[in-house]
Amino acid sequence: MKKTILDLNRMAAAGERITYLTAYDYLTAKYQERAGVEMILVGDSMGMVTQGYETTFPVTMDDMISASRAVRRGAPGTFVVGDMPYMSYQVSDEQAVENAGRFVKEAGCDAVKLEGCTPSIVQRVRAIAEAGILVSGHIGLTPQFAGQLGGYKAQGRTAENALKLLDQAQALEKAGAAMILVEGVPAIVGKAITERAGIPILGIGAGSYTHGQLLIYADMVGMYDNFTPKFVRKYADVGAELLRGFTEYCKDVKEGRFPDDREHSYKISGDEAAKLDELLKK
Ligand SMILES: Nc1nc(=O)c2c([nH]1)NC[C@@H]1CN(c3ccc(C(=O)N[C@@H](CCC(=O)O)C(=O)O)cc3)CN21
Ligand SMILES: CC(C)C(=O)C(=O)O
Ligand SMILES: [Mg+2]
Repeated sequence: MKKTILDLNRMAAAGERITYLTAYDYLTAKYQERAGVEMILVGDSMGMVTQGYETTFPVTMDDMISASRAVRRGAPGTFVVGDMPYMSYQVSDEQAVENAGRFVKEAGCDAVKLEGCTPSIVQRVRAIAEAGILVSGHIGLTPQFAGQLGGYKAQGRTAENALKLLDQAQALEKAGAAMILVEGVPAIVGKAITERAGIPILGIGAGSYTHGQLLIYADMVGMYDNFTPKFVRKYADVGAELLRGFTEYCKDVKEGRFPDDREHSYKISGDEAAKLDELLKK
């Protein structure tokens, strides 16, 4: 059965923790759905994780749509959130609604996510929700505001700043957000936001009290190693396995052990082989 917002609301209300990971491709999404992951974020972190950029800024709507379609094909029963990339919603309500619509119409996403809580962002959330699309807010460490934040720094570490985040969560909920992602804040701030919310609060680096937990999949399986945020726990060493497999392949090819003539080569029947031998002699 396909997961809907009703399932997420029910889990949050029942205190049943929601599992959430990023994916950017068909195969990864397929393994995640098999594992029982309930939500997938097609994150603009794709720019850093699969495209090799240093920030999320270069990611385009077309990049996001292509990745979201692949994820949807891999995980048809999972709640898929499309992450609105830099400058796909900042300009106007019209731009935001059109691009949110592309995630639903062209990629089959269940919801879209946008960063921040300035007055214009609150207005974008309202506009997208009024168009009938589920919207996730995203507050705290918001990578598309990295310039203003002075880098990828944890937020809400003073009482005043924490209070500001509480106000932001309430403003987004009031504007019609269906859920909020809270990133990079102290656990007590994640807790306070969650306790005051009437919608699911998902956290990444926001402590253990949020309704759900998100990680960047390539971090938690040990593939992305340019940096590792404090909030990542490593559940597998896929990077080491890839390196082992690729290295052995190179060695086998160089030393003539792959392919072998039996298991990995096509055959021709004895008759045909004899005929071919004759023909090759001419
Ligand atoms: N691979 C990857 N993992 C992520 O979690 C992630 C991305 N990419 N790209 C988009 C954003 C950027 N994020 C980041 C990036 C770096 C830190 C980091 O290095 N934090 C340090 C310092 C924190 C501080 O100064 O407050 C840490 O020790 O956690 C945290 C989150 C989270 N997102
Ligand atoms: C870092 C997470 C929260 C995100 O927005 C992404 O993966 O793009
Ligand atoms: Mg993002």
